[in-house]
Amino acid sequence: MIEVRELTKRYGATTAVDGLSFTVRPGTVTGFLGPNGAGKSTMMRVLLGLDAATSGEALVNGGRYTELRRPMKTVGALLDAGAVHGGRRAFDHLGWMARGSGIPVRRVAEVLERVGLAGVARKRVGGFSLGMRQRLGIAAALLGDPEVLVFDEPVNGLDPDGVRWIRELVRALAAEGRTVLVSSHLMGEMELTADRLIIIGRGRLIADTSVRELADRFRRGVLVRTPRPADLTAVIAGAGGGVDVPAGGGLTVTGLEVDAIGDMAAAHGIPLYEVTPRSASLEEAYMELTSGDTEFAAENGGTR
Ligand SMILES: Nc1ncnc2c1ncn2[C@@H]1O[C@H](COP(=O)(O)OP(=O)(O)OP(=O)(O)O)[C@@H](O)[C@H]1O
Repeated sequence: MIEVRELTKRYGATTAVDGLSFTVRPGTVTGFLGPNGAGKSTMMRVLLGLDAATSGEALVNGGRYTELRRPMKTVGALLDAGAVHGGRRAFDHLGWMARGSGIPVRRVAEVLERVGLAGVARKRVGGFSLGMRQRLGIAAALLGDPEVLVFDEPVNGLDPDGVRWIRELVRALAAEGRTVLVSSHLMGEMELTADRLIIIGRGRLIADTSVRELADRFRRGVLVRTPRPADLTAVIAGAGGGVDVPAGGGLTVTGLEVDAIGDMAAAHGIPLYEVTPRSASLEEAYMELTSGDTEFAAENGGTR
């Protein structure tokens, strides 16, 4: 479990994290989303004891990172995959980390196997592709078999195979009952990976929601197709619903749920060929939520 409580982090005049509070629970993948400069990396650095909070706190399994007795066995993190000495071999790099943390060296072979690097365990890291470095960073995070995992932008720069691999891995880690927090500035990726979303902008919480609730919140009515649109429009209007005629055909009903529309049509003997709830895409929802919170917003001719 990760608990962030009233966390604020200032760098001089810049407030990177501003009174942020949320909880990340085990058994789910939680996406940590926000535009560039929103404060995601800063929160993660404070959580991992790499930076001190100005006020408030970020706890892993109830304690501050710096107070954890066996940090690598409690929380594993992927922050910067480039940070490995290129002359080192993959196995030796992880072996060195394991020994420094009282983790049996046999664990190294296990994690290399899990991330698909067993075949290059004796190769120097300098020759690794970005995707391989990313896998090595994840192997390091998994070394202590931690309950909590924190990945900062793990899919950045990866090809589609690498992206899919990361997605499946984080889902598997959550299914094992671990707490998994994954940051990204791309909603498209989180939509496929996360169960819950923490969305921040300018260091503040914008939304703490399930992916499903967010889709519901940005519901755009119900698309209905019927061979008797005029009759259905009259029935819906009589029940206080709104009806629009969208460009693609059919009717868009607002103010009434799918079940109510179906029941009313049945009661009046009006056949329905389609009844589909419509949502804005999560990407649109995310853009709407974070507009005004981007650090380097493009000039848009004053539409806001
Ligand atoms: N060490 C630092 N010194 C001064 N300002 C910093 C420092 N680290 C971060 N900041 C500032 O704090 C704000 C939040 O940055 P942070 O890197 O946490 O955002 P982020 O959400 O991770 O963004 P990105 O997606 O671009 O990585 C930014 O305005 C950034 O310029």
